[in-house]
Amino acid sequence: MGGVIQAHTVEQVRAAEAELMARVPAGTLMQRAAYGLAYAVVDFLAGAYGRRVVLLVGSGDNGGDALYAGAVLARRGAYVEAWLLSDSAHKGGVAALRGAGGRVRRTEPTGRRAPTDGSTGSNPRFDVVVDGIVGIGGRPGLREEAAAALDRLAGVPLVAVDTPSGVDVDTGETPEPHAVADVTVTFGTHKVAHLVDPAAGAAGVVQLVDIGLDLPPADVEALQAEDVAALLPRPHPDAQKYTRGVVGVRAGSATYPGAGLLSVSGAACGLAGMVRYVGDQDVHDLVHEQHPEVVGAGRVQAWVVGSGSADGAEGTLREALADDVPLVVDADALAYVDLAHGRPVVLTPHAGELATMLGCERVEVEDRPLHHARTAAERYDAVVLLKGRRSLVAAPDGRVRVNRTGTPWLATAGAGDVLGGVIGALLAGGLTPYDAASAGAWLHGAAATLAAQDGPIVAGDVARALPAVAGTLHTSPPG
Ligand SMILES: NC(=O)C1=CN([C@@H]2O[C@H](COP(=O)(O)OP(=O)(O)OC[C@H]3O[C@@H](n4cnc5c(N)ncnc54)[C@H](OP(=O)(O)O)[C@@H]3O)[C@@H](O)[C@H]2O)[C@@H](O)CC1
Ligand SMILES: [K+]
Repeated sequence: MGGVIQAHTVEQVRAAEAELMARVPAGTLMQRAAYGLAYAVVDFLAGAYGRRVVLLVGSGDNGGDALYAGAVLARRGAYVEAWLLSDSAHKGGVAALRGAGGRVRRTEPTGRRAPTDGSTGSNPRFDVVVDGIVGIGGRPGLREEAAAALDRLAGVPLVAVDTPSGVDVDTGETPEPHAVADVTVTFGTHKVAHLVDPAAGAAGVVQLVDIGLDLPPADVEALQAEDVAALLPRPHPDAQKYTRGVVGVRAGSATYPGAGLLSVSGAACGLAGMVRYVGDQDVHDLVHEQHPEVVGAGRVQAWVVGSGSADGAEGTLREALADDVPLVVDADALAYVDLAHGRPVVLTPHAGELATMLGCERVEVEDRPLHHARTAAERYDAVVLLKGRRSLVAAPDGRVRVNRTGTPWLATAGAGDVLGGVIGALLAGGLTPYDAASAGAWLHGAAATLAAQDGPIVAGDVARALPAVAGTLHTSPPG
């Protein structure tokens, strides 16, 4: 898969770094990193000459990167001041910055001149903060002095070196305090904190600088469009509707008819050959009005169960389990998921539902989504799609895919029902639960983004945009 974004652990990065360092002259990697960082700052500021840059510098190589990049910027005419937050700092970096005309101090930089543009922002002296406090060698959280320095510079745009300082690099957790970046410039590969929330939310736009590391496959990754395109089922030239897969929906009830309709509208995205609906007659009539192609009970290759099923959730899950096919289990049916043990299943909880499944508080899931998604996947021996800004798809063996498509407008009632339907269609089309869940989440997010071009959206808009998104992938050449 060409474009997949891999996120490696600190241990993997360290091993690759050691292997490469043994083959190249000392300092090479830091120079590569520093130049990449400097050019990212130039991009961010749309120039270097006359720009005012403050470097926050910790005791390690992360600070070294910042200092060398500062030297590059100073040589290109930027005014650069480094604020050393520790008694020790990278000696070569300090010398390079001084040699290029930058200032280095142990106290808060004041800036060379007062603002002339009349700006009244909280810190008008600098155009950007370069956060070189800690990178992959840091412990989560920040020392008091570092936290105080970030406070003093609050309001100034921030470019983080490798990671926003203070986040937990391998888990994506964010024990306070930590930096919040507009841009994070990272080296060699993405780290888990760049993909997984809440840390990903603190990283801003992530830019990767290639420094030549040779890395093994990662457990955490994010699919890109071409990866999803390669996974989608394509109709064989002599396909007929049954060979393309039939997806069955058992969702919605007299109390929640919309859930049935929206699950069907996701399933009817065109990626399976046929959609069946089994459930309440009134819901069936409603479904039929809007989707005349949907038929009733019969053989299926995958079931979507649970959304809006209310009291009927256990019964519908048992009925679906009578067929030996993969399932998507959502909402009310998640309470009975033990019944599906050993089956190919995708569970699609949001944070609150996952908390109930694991016997913890919702906020614990929100603070540590990667940990809890993995725990649930292992405990239930199922693929778990934890819905959120960056949905996680966890497999029982510890692999995780992070979904990066979507828009805040997707936080709308019924969107989860549509998602379950799409995943069901992909399961019926023959994808594994892991692939179906991750491709489904990607399509769902991309459809929401497409639909939201015209403004706020409702769940039905997402469903209607699905065929167009899938069509774009089918027609674009794999890359
Ligand atoms: N890997 C690669 O390929 C390449 C890596 N490169 C760069 O090296 C970086 C890693 O450098 P690193 O190993 O020196 O560790 P780093 O992150 O600077 O910090 C460690 C020091 O910070 C301190 N400290 C710790 N926790 C803290 C906290 N919470 N709050 C405050 N301070 C804290 C602690 O120091 P202490 O004061 O406790 O002795 C510790 O020793 C990496 O992120 C990348 O930028 C590139 O140059 C080239 C290619
Ligand atoms: K940093």
